[in-house]
Amino acid sequence: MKAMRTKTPLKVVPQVRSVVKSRGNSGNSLVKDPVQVYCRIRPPPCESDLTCLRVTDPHTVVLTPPEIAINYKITSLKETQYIFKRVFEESVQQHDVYVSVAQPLVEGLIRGRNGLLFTYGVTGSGKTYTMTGNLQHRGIMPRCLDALFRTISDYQAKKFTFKTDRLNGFDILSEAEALLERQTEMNARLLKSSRKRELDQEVASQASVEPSEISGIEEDNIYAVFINYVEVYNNGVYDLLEETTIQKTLQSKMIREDANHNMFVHGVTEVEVKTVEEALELFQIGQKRKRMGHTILNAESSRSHSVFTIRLVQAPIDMQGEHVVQDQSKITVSQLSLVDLAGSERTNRTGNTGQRLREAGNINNSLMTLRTCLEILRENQQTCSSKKVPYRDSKITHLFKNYFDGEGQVRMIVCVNPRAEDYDETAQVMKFAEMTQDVQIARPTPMKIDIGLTPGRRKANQLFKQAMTELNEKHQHQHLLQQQQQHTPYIGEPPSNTDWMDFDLGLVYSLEPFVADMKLGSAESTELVHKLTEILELRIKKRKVLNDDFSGRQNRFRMNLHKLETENVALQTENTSLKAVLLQNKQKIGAMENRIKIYESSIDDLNRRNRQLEERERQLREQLNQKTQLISQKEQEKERQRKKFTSKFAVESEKMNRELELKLMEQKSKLQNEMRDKEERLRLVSEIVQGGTPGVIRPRSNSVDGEQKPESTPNVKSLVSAYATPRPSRPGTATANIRHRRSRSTGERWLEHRSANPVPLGTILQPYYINSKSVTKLSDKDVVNQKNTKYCLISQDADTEGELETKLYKGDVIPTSGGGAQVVFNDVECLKQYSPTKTPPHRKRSSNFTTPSAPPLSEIQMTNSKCNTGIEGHAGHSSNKRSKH
Ligand SMILES: Nc1ncnc2c1ncn2[C@@H]1O[C@H](COP(=O)(O)OP(=O)(O)OP(=O)(O)O)[C@@H](O)[C@H]1O
Repeated sequence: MKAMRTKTPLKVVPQVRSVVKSRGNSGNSLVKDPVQVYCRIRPPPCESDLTCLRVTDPHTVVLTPPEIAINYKITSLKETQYIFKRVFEESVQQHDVYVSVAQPLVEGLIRGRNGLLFTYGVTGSGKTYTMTGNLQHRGIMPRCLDALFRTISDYQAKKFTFKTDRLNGFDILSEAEALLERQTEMNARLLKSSRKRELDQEVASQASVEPSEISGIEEDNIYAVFINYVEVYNNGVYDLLEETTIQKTLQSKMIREDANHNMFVHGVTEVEVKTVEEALELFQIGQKRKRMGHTILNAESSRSHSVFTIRLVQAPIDMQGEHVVQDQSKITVSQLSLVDLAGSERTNRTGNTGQRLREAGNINNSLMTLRTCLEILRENQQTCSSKKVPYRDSKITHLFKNYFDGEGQVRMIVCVNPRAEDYDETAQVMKFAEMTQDVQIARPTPMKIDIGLTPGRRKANQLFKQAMTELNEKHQHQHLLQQQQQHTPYIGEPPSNTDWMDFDLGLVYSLEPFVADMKLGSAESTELVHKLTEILELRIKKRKVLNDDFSGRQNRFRMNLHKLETENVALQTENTSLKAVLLQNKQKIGAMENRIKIYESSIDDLNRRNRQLEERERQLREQLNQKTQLISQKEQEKERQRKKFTSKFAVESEKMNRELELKLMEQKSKLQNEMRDKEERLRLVSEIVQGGTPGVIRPRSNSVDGEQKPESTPNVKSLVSAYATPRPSRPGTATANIRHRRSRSTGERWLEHRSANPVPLGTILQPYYINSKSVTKLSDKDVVNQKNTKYCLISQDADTEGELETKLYKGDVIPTSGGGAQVVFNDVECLKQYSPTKTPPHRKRSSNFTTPSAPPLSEIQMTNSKCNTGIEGHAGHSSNKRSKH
């Protein structure tokens, strides 16, 4: 025999496989552990089989090439020694393998760490036996499940507390949602009950494994277990738990990365299991669905990798230690993947052809990819290079990428068939296994969920419940004793119970602050429960007192309430009637408002009409005023015309009268003169006849028949002459007393002769005399009074145009030789007023005796007439005092 090789070539492996600091391609400084590789040697299939390996110690195995090996003659090194974490000989039982390899992974799973365990080896080397086992010898997987459920049994959540989402995460369901899910599940189970019976037989035996419990679990958490089971080919992943029909065959699933960079099979069926039996039942279902190919090597040999994943979901319980905290961020999910890799035999040994040959080739390819990935990873870690690791070249490496790149515990069991026929493949497997344990995996961070709640909540809750149970039992017991003593049915109060009592975990903590460290069932906990019971009993008594007080208060309150209710009913009745009245009033108000609106609209109409009428009235008034003004103007015009014509008529009639009078006087005078002449002649004739001489013809006297007749009208001729200059006396006219001399010292004195009712002139221009006497009726005394030297006759008449005309006839009073007096007019002053509304006529006021030429005849006649009027006033008074004009 040649010298034994002590070390696998091509690598520099650190002798001490302890924790090292990573300097791998990830570049982080996390603590890393090597992949732990175990070697399990199965018993030879036949006792007569030649073997090619032997175990030298619990960590070392020596591989000796048999003569039938391919390279036997050319290989110089005949024996190869391989060192592993542990080498399990043929005699090692399943339980030992589980305890050494898988139990730490389960502990990690419970503490929130991910784990990967895969079996690797040639077909028939015992991979499935190690991983699954058989009815008599349970493998790692059922033992893991058993240990897990035994550990979490006291902390398991009710089913459907958690629900998977499609992104490799979990949601916390509310109580109502969980209840609904449970009912649905129960119905589904009834349907599957027949199929279940078939499986029960197989599962029952597998489930009954040796008890193994894991300590150190987080007791204030709630746990739930989900499993999924997939079959992985080189180019596809198939869900073995997915419901299928004849029409619907299995479809390859996608591999995705979740938020925590864990790879997962998207859409895989994840089933929550509460017991080992449920989990194994699902496993069996998956096994039946697994496509099996028959090879000449092993009828049960598969050409695919089986991945059974246990996912543990845990979340902290609330302050009362009863329910899960409804906060998704507090959920911790960890998983343990148990992988039964396909056999690593060469294709020529399988004897497959066609499709099966291609499948076998693919399987080898995927194992080759796994091998390549691990080699590059090791090289990167050892040489600090950064070669790309081809995880994606096969589904199996892609699925476990994060285990090698990220955090987790990775373990591998190399299963070896010691027979000499398998030497070449076994040698390859051993090389790969040895190389694998050089790969470093980052150590998972210990999971510690701390949400700030007091530790030991679950225990405190249980202790409190226990105390309440004891208390209830005590009360029940007392109640029964009381009944027995009285021999009568108990009629009084029912035994008090603690249903009303809330969980007062504060009370538990106050009695025992370190309840988390206390072991339930110990003497310490019993003492604590006893104390709790006493305190709760005191509480019950106090509650009874308070309840009595409360009942009294309640009765008083009820009475008051009744009273108030009665008053309330009365008030409500009154309120109802008032509401009815109010409604009526509102209706009335509404009707009145409508009427007001109608009236207002009619008022608006009337106002509008009123304004129209006022406008019409105003227009009519304006028209009336205009017409009144026109009428007034016309009446004024008419009055003015009437006055004008009246005055004209008066003037004309006066004028005619004057003319007639003048003619009459002329005729009369003419006749008188003729009569005088005839008389004179007659007298002369008579004198002649009587012999005398004819006398001198005397000036003719104004008196007729010796009777002095007042001359009613002045002689026109004398008047005419009076307008000119003082004329010399003529026969028949009064002769001025030439000897009369008016005293100059006395000055002028005016005799003003005006009518009794003069028309007021209303002007500021008034005749004014310094020394005057005003008379309305002229007497002889006034005329002959020598003091009066001036005479002024004031007359008012309408002119031809109807205007008032005031004339002042002025003259000198001259005594006559006969003792009388005569007035010689020498001035006429004429005052006229004109209406401003008329066209101002030519105003003329003569203040002087302007022209020596004679005035018009009519005017002279008027003056004469006026003078006669004045003279006629005194002519009849005395014959001695005659005035001549
Ligand atoms: N350690 C062992 N003790 C007893 N029997 C074993 C042991 N290992 C394997 N066997 C038996 O060997 C046979 C083949 O084992 P197994 O099916 O586990 O091999 P395998 O590697 O899974 O093959 P394949 O790759 O085809 O699945 C089984 O009948 C099994 O009972």
